[in-house]
Amino acid sequence: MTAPIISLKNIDVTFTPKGKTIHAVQDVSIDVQKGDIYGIVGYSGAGKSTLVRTVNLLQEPTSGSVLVNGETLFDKQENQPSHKVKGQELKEKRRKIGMIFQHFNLLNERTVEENVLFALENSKEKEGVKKEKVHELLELVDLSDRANQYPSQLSGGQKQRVAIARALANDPEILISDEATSALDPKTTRQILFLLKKLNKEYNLTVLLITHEMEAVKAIANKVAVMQNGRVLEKGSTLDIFTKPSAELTKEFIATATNQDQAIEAISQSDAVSDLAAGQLFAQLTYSGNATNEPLITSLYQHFGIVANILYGNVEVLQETEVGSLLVILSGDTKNMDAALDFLAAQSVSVNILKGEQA
Ligand SMILES: Nc1ncnc2c1ncn2[C@@H]1O[C@H](COP(=O)(O)OP(=O)(O)OP(=O)(O)O)[C@@H](O)[C@H]1O
Repeated sequence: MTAPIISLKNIDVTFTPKGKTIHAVQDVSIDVQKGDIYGIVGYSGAGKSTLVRTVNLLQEPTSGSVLVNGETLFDKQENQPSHKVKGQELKEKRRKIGMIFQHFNLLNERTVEENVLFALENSKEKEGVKKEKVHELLELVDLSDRANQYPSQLSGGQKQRVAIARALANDPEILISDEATSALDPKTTRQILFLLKKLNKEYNLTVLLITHEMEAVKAIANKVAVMQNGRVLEKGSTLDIFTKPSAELTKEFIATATNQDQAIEAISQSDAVSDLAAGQLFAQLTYSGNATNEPLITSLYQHFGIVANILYGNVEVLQETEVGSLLVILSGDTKNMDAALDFLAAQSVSVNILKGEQA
């Protein structure tokens, strides 16, 4: 594997407002490969923004190291001299890391074109070349016809597209998206996410996607880290995390993103689940790839005498792989239940028992 484009190692960020200590980020290590769309998901206050702001040193870590493109921007370890890129060098590095935010941060008194041009104010290029570049960027985000309008004349999605054009003005290799879709409606959110995906695909742009919505991660990210109280609870490929989540918080995020929580709640109240007999299990089976419902269910009966009554089924496509989820009641030969569950595990089917106990 090639060296990561971003490597955060043992990052700690501690704030001490009025003598109170807040451990905003605690011992977080993350490697991002070039071309990744890396989701960082967590509820408000989890430490996501603080963590990603260390990538371009808008936030200096209390300790740990930050490497971008293999170059150490910051390094501070206990009892060792610290290292930090500063001044003009830091400014130049920052220019290669674009950022977009929830509230767009546009200049309201400037036109769309001027907002994007503003990002090029340090460029030594001639005015004509800069303007040409701005027009290319506006075309890329499909806003050429709005160049002379002001932000107040644009919708939220259009404002975010201006912000994206501005963030790309200095040809960054990395784009940090900090809750960029949180203020947008679902349809506009999808449009912005797919624009990020397009930029990622066509320009190999690496995206750090900070969000409290697993839905956004599911839509475009290939990797994800789940944060809570300043720590990363788990991280991995989106497919692995969705099919084999270990932390309760991750399960909660996934259930919301896939609408499974609603399905589970509704089905939990059905007679079949309310009147679950001894030895029956109400379970969620999740699988990915080639495993399909039918052979799985048939095998359970043929080999173990276990009947799986399907109450709900859903298939999603994640990273071009099918991920299936079934809510079932398993019943039958109780002494074979353990073996049946082992069989499912051997087929890489993850089983989450929602109600009932094994005999
Ligand atoms: N400059 C600061 N001074 C003091 N405390 C801070 C500062 N910045 C962040 N914090 C605290 O650090 C913790 C993590 O905040 P952070 O903004 O990184 O979380 P987040 O996951 O990005 O949430 P949100 O989406 O709400 O911003 C919070 O408790 C926050 O109040």
